[in-house]
Formats: sequence, structure tokens, C-alpha cells
Amino acid sequence: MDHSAEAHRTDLMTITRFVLNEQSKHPESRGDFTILLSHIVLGCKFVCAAVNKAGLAKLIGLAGETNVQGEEQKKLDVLSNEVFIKALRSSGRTCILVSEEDEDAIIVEPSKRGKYCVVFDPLDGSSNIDCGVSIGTIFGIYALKDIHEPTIEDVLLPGKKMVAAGYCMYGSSCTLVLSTGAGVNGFTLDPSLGEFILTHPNIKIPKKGKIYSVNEGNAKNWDGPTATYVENCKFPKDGSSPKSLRYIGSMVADVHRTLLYGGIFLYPADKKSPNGKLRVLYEVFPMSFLMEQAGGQSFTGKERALDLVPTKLHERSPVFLGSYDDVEEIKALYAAEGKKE
Ligand SMILES: O=P(O)(O)OC[C@H]1O[C@](O)(COP(=O)(O)O)[C@@H](O)[C@@H]1O
Ligand SMILES: [Mg+2]
Ligand SMILES: [Mg+2]
Repeated sequence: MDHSAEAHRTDLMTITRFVLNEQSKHPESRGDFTILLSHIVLGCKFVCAAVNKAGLAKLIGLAGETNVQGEEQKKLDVLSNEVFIKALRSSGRTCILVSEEDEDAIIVEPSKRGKYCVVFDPLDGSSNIDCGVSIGTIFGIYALKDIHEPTIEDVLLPGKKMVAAGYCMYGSSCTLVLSTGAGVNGFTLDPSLGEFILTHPNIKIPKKGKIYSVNEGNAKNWDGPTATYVENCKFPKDGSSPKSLRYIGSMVADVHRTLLYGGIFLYPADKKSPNGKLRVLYEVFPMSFLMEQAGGQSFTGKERALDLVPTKLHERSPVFLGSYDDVEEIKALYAAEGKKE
């Protein structure tokens, strides 16, 4: 065995070490964010383990079924929701939680309260669970400015007010991508150590990409600018090469690829869904935050996505996010459409 190689591994930048280093840059910090993040990381490891054995443990399928031991079987998204709620509550650093799986916000009991408000999609890409394709967890974090009884007004804020955002992708490897507002960093879970290791420092999205990602099955209901944009991806008028299409149908996986390879991810409005499909607080905002931090852009068809002010917890919005130049193109098409009206 090569002991020097093993010893070298102790130099690895784990996510805990990374966040502690960041914390040391803020002498006034009491470590609350570090503790919150360690609970989110624990939730991700837990869900990752459940995803890895989903087929074996019969975690796929309908919630409410009973297994051979007579225990209630939980669908992976129900289980993930419970895992994150428990992890966030027990951190002692949260005061209000908004989950895709719960209609109402969860107000944390006073004895366990801290200043952070966490909005999350515990299991994103649910339609891919049963066939073993990449899925993930998305989260965004706001911080209370002063101590008060938390209400939903504390999270009905524009995405630019988030203090941190991230996602964990349960794919061929388990990857956690995080921004605390000073760039974007990616960590990969080393299963032998049980630690997330910094593998993608300071992620920057290419300024322009060669891939577009959209559910083209909805094309017949698209509006003019979206239809024109996708047509231009396939038949570029400037003589450049057509873009490639990649669409997984898990936002986490489609956005992760877009972040690393460049290009654009679109979930537009259409005649059937005038507000699009994706949820503002725990899908559009965290991913838009990461995109901007990586040098890309995110647009709703009307405005910068992070400027949007949600009026309800599960509000939806169209979104176009990715490489700076690619999003500029769709913004120009919507601006031209606006002038016609
Ligand atoms: O199947 P469609 O309409 O293309 O939608 C795909 C989108 O729906 C989602 O699966 C919605 O997320 P949930 O699985 O958390 O409900 C996104 O991950 C994905 O981008
Ligand atoms: Mg989702
Ligand atoms: Mg979900």
C-alpha cells in the first residue's frame, strides 16, 4: 500500500474545513452558518445513501405502502423531506423552513430557533427516481436581520437577498455545489471517507455554450421569443454550428451540466402554464444565485430572476439561465417582443 498517497489525502479540503476557513475571515462570526451547513451536509449524505439503495430497500414506488416487516414504506421524496426537516430543526440555527413537499411554512419551535430561514426542494427530479437517473436536493438560505417571531414575510423576499444557495446532485457521484455569495465551489462525496471534498474550486460558467436544454415536447404552446430562440439554436442564422440538445428532466442535473459545460437551461412559460413550472423560492432562486455567482445570468422573460419578489410560498416562474451570452440572446428576443406590443 502506498502510505505516502494515503497520508497525502489528509491534506484534502473537506467542506467543513472550507467553511471554517471562510468563517475565519469574519471574526465576528459565531459559527452559526457553519453549524447550519453541517446539518445540510448530513441531510445530503443521508439522502445520498437512501438513493444509492433505493431499488434494494424498495424506496421507490408509492408512499403509504407497507413492506414485509410491516413497516411503512416511504417514497424517496417523502423520506428526503423528513430527513431535511429533522436535520434543519435539530441544527438549532433555523427559524422558518419552506419545503416543496409542505403547503405551509414550518415555524421552528422557539427552543430550537436560530436566525436562518431555509427554503428547499428535498428531492428534485422526482420523475427520474424510479429509473435511477440523477436527482438532487436544492436549497436557499435567508437570514433574519433582527430577532422576531418568524412569518412567511421573512422568506417572501427577492432571491438577491439570499445569503447562500446550493444543491446536491445524487448522480454517478454525489456532488454538492455551494455559494455563500463569494463565488461557487463544488464538493464531491468520497464514500470511503464519508466527506465532501473540494473538487471544483471557484466554478466559472463558460461565457457562451454549445448546449441548450429544454422540454421541447411543450413547443406547440411556447410564446414567440422562446420558439425563435430554440429555432436559432437548431438553425443558427449567423452560420455558426447548431447547439446540441441535452435534457434530463431533473433541474439539478440539467443546471449542473449547464454550470460546468456552459449553455442555457430553459423552463419557459407556455399557453398551458403561463407561469412556467419551476418554483421561485426553492428552484429558480437558488439556481439563479449560483448562476450569477459563476458569471452567468438568469432571466424570467421579464426581469432578472433574482429581482423577482414572490407573493406566495409555492409561486412559479419561467426561467432562462446559463452562460452570459446565451441568456443575453433570449433577453434581446423578449425585449424586441416587448417593443412590438
Ligand atoms: O417533466 P418536465 O415538464 O420537463 O419538468 C422537468 C422539471 O420538473 C422538475 O422535475 C420539478 O421538480 P420536482 O421533481 O422537485 O417536482 C424539475 O427538476 C425539472 O426541471
Ligand atoms: Mg424540483
Ligand atoms: Mg421536489
